[in-house]
Amino acid sequence: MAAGAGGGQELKLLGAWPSPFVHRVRLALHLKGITNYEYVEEDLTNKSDLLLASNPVHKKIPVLLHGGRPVCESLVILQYLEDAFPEAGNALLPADPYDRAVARFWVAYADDIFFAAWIKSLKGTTEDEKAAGTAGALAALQTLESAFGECSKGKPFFAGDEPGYVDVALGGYLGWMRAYEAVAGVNLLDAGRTPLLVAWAERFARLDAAKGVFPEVDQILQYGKVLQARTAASATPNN
Ligand SMILES: N[C@@H](CCC(=O)N[C@@H](CS)C(=O)NCC(=O)O)C(=O)O
Repeated sequence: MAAGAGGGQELKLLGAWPSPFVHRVRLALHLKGITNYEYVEEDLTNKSDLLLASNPVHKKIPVLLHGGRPVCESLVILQYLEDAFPEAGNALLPADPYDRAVARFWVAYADDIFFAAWIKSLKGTTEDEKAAGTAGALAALQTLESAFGECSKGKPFFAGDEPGYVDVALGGYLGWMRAYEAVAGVNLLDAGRTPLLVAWAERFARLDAAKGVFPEVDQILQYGKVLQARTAASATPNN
């Protein structure tokens, strides 16, 4: 199958521009050279019938519809793209089963440990909880710094010469990481603590596949304010 052909079946991505999970999927599609997909922007305050029917369990984006059949959850979509389009672009997952297991381990770590802590630093209900979240996120990134050293073996990406599964999964967070750094006064990636990841992030953001995927920092910051206002309004009694 030719890269970009979409397997002869229509590819449609239900997304929302600020979502780091959608960024992951778009990065993976672009890295694989699959460009002829339809992108449908969802209004998450008024979800479409197609989204609700496609992801009735979580009702979340991203959803990739391939020939009308929905695939949900960003990491499941990344792995589906590997299986459904084996000849398109670069493989995201390594061929060796052990190396695949290692890549999956670090992606799980990025979500379960780094992202979970980072979210607490943003959404914690007390200052202590927020501070613990920030500390946890910074510690997790130092662990990922060591992982980068081991996985990349001196090459530019976690996966080696070309970006792979860990690069895309962690790279999807870069837009929000930059926005967070701009307002929180904390460098998540820092030349002193995580020099390898700082260089990796710059390299990753310069990839052709990343062009047009990450919104501007200002756009994310404006959106963050809208989210904060929405959360505050829903927490106010009789509102
Ligand atoms: N684990 C999911 C997370 C997806 C997710 O949290 N999507 C958010 C946008 S960033 C969403 O659709 N939120 C809508 C809602 O919760 O109602 C994935 O990796 O795809």
